[in-house]
Amino acid sequence: MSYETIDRVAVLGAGNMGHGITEVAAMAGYDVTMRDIEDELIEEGYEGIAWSLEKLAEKDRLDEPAEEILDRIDTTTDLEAAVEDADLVVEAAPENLELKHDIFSDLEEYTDGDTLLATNTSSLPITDIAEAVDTPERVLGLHFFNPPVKMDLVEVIYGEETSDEAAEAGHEWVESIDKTPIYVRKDVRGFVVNTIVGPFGGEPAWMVSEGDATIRQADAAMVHQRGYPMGPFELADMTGIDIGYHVRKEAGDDVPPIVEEKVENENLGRKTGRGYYDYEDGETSETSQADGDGPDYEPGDGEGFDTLQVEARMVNRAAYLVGEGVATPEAVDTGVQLGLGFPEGICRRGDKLGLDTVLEKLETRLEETGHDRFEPHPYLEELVAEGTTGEDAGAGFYEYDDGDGALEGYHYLNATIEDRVLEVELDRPSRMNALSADLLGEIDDLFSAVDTEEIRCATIEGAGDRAFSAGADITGFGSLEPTDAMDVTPAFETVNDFPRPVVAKIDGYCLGAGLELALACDLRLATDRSAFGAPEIGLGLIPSGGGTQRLMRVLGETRAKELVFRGNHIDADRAENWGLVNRAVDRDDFDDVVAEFVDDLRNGPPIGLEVAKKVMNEGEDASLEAALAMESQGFGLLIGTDDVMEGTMAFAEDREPEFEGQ
Ligand SMILES: C/C=C/C(=O)SCCNC(=O)CCNC(=O)[C@H](O)C(C)(C)COP(=O)(O)OP(=O)(O)OC[C@H]1O[C@@H](n2cnc3c(N)ncnc32)[C@H](O)[C@@H]1OP(=O)(O)O
Repeated sequence: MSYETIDRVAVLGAGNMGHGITEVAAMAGYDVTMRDIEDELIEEGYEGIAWSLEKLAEKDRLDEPAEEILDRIDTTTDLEAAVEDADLVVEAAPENLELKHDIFSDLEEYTDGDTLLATNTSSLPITDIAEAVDTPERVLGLHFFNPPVKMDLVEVIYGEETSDEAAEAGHEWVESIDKTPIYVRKDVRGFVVNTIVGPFGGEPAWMVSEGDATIRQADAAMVHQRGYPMGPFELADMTGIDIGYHVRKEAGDDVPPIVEEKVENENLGRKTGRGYYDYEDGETSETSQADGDGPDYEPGDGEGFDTLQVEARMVNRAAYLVGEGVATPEAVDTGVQLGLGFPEGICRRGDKLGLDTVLEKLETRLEETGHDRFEPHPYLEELVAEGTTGEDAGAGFYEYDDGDGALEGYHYLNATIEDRVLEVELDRPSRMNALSADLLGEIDDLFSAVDTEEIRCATIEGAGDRAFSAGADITGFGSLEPTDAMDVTPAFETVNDFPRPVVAKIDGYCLGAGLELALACDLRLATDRSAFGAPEIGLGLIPSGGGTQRLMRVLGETRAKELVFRGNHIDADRAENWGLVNRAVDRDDFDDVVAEFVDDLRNGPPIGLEVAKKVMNEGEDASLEAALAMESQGFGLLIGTDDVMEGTMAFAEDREPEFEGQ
């Protein structure tokens, strides 16, 4: 069966997920019909969309007026009318199998066989839902995360009968609405993301129940030592302790005593005003961290907590997903980063910890407790037995670059060479391409190892459509030792000293360490919507990737101090006016302007450009006399090159020179 191009979408359900999916589909240009069973529910959902679009418009995040997006949305309570012309139906009704069966058997009747049928279920098997139709091959899971307008991830899930054509059409559609799909190739409980989050919350709950940790200790350690966006108990309070409890019960898993106790006493988290922490009026206060006002752990509270025990269990779950063919390591890692805000992928984390260390932890705890939650998955055992124990061994879940200059093996950036230009993309769009220690390390490795003979210049840009880079990754700051913090500059120096010209392509935020990276580049081109700043002072910090010094040199004291002392943002026009960027151009013209610059650099004399860069960079810190001597030496060195011969001959023959770099 083939699925025609998807034009019309029907979303069944106007609740949080239903109206959120409707909104993102309409924002991407689709005509959408949102259906629910009562007018009142539809009105609430529609108002939710209008409110959210207004907020996005206020933040300048819409490409067109909100009214035009709303015009693409129809609403109805009539199921047949909603779906009869739809090319894709996304069901987002309450999580009740009987109800979903009723809906899907109606869909069988009201749609033709070419309509793709998706369910947004997070907890029911796709295979079971598809039993209600005669054509289960066209039924798949499209699992969005809450709220869909903010969360980039969508799990594309195969039921047992789902055809590749249906899954691929779903995957393609998700990409078309500017979300990131990951394939979940088997219909396993929890799919990918909830499979991993289970031990993130569950293991600390066991550890507290067994007297091995305290709640604050676990939350503080996971947040401040390991960089997770929230502590496991803080997260459970936010989502509702009963939710995790029911998931475990339904799966037939043991429930940690502390969870049982909370549910028995109806202390379910924020919504009841009391959970693992106490909340004022059921809401934690952002300003007060005192007792009674929500999570009140401090960075130092995490001392002595065994984060490896928690992470080893998550890595074991990842081994299950990969080993059973449910998902690739890349899909698992994308899933946890975009779906849970994890600072890095869990497969990647396992490879860094060492899979032998992970296995040893599981085996030791299994022996000590006899609890099957520590049972290592055979795939993990296999990887260790084969010696593929992670990054240090050159392979684990992933293969690692052996440092020979290849462009493969990076996790936080993408690098390609196109027509003699090294194109580098910082690839952490969900974190605004914030520069983590890992990403900085990869920039350093790439620019140190790449074969410069193959390239004439390099460009650096940010993935996604919001930022070049919003600075150093703040989430890791809590656990930084002063010595680590002083180690951020090597990547910037490597870029600064790179023997080829480097161009920063800036579209969006360029802040903090992101600005410092741009300053380490030779040329900076920006779109007119970009914003620049050194906001470190607002965190009580100063720039430490060369910002204070390079800003002084590029802008002069007056302007540099304004940026560093005030920590404010300046727009692209001002940045151009101040000489912080070479050009600030309309977004529609950006690619053309970049191409003009890159063409000049690509076709210029490689040795001449290298010498010019070196003399100009080094001369800046020397006395004028020494700098002039350096310049003369450079000139003398170049005069004997074939490129100079070619340049002068091309001039005489009135043609474009073809420099070979000889
Ligand atoms: C030596 C060098 C030191 C430094 O560089 S210190 C860091 C300097 N940089 C900053 O202080 C900028 C921090 N970021 C921001 O101020 C804001 O963001 C923006 C103004 C750039 C954008 O604001 P909005 O449009 O409201 O987006 P959003 O919800 O704040 O950000 C989207 C996601 O990106 C994550 N994020 C943004 N910047 C960073 C960062 N620097 N480190 C880590 N994460 C960052 C957020 O947390 C969030 O993530 P979620 O969706 O999971 O909540």
